[in-house]
Amino acid sequence: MLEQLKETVYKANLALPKFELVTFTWGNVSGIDREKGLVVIKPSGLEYFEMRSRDMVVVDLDGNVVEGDWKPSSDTATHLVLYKAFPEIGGIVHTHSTCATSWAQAGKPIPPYGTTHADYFYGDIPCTRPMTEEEIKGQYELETGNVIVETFQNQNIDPMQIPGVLVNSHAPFSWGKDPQTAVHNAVVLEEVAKMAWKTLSVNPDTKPMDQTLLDRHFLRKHGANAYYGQK
Ligand SMILES: O=C(CO)[C@@H](O)[C@@H](O)COP(=O)(O)O
Repeated sequence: MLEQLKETVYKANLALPKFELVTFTWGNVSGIDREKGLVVIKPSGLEYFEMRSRDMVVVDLDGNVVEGDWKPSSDTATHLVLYKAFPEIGGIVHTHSTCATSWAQAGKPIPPYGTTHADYFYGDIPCTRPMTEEEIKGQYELETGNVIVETFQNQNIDPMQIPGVLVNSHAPFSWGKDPQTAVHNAVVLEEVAKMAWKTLSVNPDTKPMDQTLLDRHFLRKHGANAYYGQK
């Protein structure tokens, strides 16, 4: 069952240490089979280089383990909320990559300062509001998903135009049409977080980039008139 997706999710998880997005086991990747309504996710706490594709855990959209010998990632509930709220996404990544996590800990969205950002994120990468005492004491991971969805709804953000978020006092989540794209976006998120930080240290008064330049760069790679990757 789901052997191909397990292999894909396994390889996407191995890409996290490869791209230096994780320390120890501080991150996870999942992928969804929407027809079957099943999600494949990294087991909790397992070392990347000790696991095999058969160790990936299969859960249903209610979080019940359908297949697998290990406990699913402790972030599973967050992944499930995002899959339910954002129907176009096929893969999700959570890391504690240093620069993106630093913005999350500071509670600050990352403004678009240049075309590297604009090639992937069509505006600010938002940071969620701080969670309430009740949310933290309750089902924290479920509420983390809810607060991400709330942020996108309140700010009227299309998750396919901003494929990532900073969770206040926690760390980033990113996503994409499949697990590999979600990893790609996690790498870019970390890079733009690093660049934004260094930009502000060079000039603390730097303003977000011109909207026309943002439009030009994002829209030539994404949307109906995109020409990147076309014949
Ligand atoms: O966010 C956190 C901890 O703050 C978790 O993502 C991280 O420790 C990884 O947990 P799992 O090993 O996936 O259960």
